[in-house]
Amino acid sequence: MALQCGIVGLPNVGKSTLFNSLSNAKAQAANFPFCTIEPNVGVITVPDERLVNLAKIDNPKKVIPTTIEIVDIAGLVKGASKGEGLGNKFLANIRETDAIIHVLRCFENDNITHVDGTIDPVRDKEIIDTELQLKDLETIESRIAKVQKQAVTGEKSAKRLFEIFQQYKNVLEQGRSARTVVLDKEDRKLVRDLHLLTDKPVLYVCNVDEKSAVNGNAHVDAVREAIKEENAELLIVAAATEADIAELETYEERQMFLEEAGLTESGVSRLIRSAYTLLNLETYFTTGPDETRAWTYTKGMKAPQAAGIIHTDFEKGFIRAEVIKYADYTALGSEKACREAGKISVEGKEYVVQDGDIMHFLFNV
Ligand SMILES: Nc1ncnc2c1ncn2[C@@H]1O[C@H](COP(=O)(O)OP(=O)(O)OP(=O)(O)O)[C@@H](O)[C@H]1O
Ligand SMILES: [Mg+2]
Repeated sequence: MALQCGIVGLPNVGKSTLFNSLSNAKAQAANFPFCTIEPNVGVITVPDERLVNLAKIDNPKKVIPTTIEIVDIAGLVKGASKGEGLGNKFLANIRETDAIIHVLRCFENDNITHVDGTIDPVRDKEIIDTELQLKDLETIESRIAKVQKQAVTGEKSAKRLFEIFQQYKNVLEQGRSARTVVLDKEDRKLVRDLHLLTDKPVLYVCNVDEKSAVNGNAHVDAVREAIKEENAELLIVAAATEADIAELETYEERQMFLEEAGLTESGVSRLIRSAYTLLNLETYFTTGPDETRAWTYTKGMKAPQAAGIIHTDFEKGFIRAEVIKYADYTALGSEKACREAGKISVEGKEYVVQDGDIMHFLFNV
C-alpha cells in the first residue's frame, strides 16, 4: 500500500493549487474559502534517476516507479475540533494519513481572500496546531479514562501506558504537539494504535509568490523562526507557478519555465524528496528483462520484511537475498558481469537493506 501524505491548512491558502502541481488528478482550486469539501486523492510517481539508468541497462518490457498518495483536504478553521467549519470530518481525513504537509500562505495578494483578513503564517500555523492539539487532547483524555483502572491493578504495560498518556496530556495542555514527546522503541509499540494527529511527521510548505520562489521572503523567515524547535522540515514552493508549470505538455517546456523562475528542480521533486526523508523511506530495486521496478521501504528494514513488500510469501518463505550495489550494477552493466566480478553478495535474514540496493529474493512456499 502506498504511503499517504495529507495536505492541510486554513481555507484558501493554496492547498488545492499545490495538489494540482503535484498530481495528475485535478482538484478545483478557486478564490473562495471551503472550495474543497470532499478530499481529492492523487497518486504521485516518485521520480528517481536510478530507475531510469537501470532500465537503460536491462531494457525491460515494463518500468514501474514507486508511488505515494497525496490527499487534498478541506480547509480547517478555528473551532474545528468542536465541529466548526467542516470540523470533525476534516480531522478524520487527517487521521488516515501517514504524514502532514502543512501549507502556509506566505504570499501577498489583495485579490485572494484570507479568512482572517491579514497575511500572518505564524498565526495561521498556530490556529491549525491548536485545533489538532485539542482533538488529540480529547483522544488522550478518553484513553486515560479507559486505562486508569488497569494502571492501578493491572500489568506493567498498562501502568507504562498510563504514564505515557499523562506525558502526552501534559504536553498538549501546554499547547505543544504530541511529536515533541520522544519515546523509545518499546514505548512506541505500546502506543502504536493511538494515531494522534500532532504525532504525525510534518512538512511545512511556505506558499510564496513567484519572485520569492528561490529565496523566500519575510513571512518565510518568520515561519522558520517559529518552527526552529520542532524538528520539522520547511519547503518554499510557489504553488501557483508550479501548477502552471505542471500544465505544460513536455519535459523541455517545463524545464525552460523552471529556469526562467530561477529554479533548478521543480517543487514536486523537492517535495517528494522531503516527504521521503520525513517518513524515513528509502528505495530498493528489482530489475531484469521483464521489469525494472522501484520499491519503497522503511529505513532499517531487514531483508525478509523488505521482501514482504513485494509479496507476503516472499517474507514467509524467505531463504536468502542476492544483493548488488547500484554503483556496481551501473559500472559493470549486467548481472552476469557482477557475478563474474564477485559483486553479488548473498545475505540472510539479518541483512539491513540499503538505499539503492538491487535485490533478488530467494524463497520457498
Ligand atoms: N502562490 C500563490 N500566489 C498567488 N495566488 C495563489 C498562490 N497559491 C494559490 N493561489 C490562489 O489562491 C486561491 C485559493 O487557492 P486554493 O483553491 O488552492 O486554496 P485551498 O487552500 O485549496 O482552499 P480551500 O480550503 O477553500 O479548498 C486560488 O485562486 C489560487 O489561484
Ligand atoms: Mg482546496
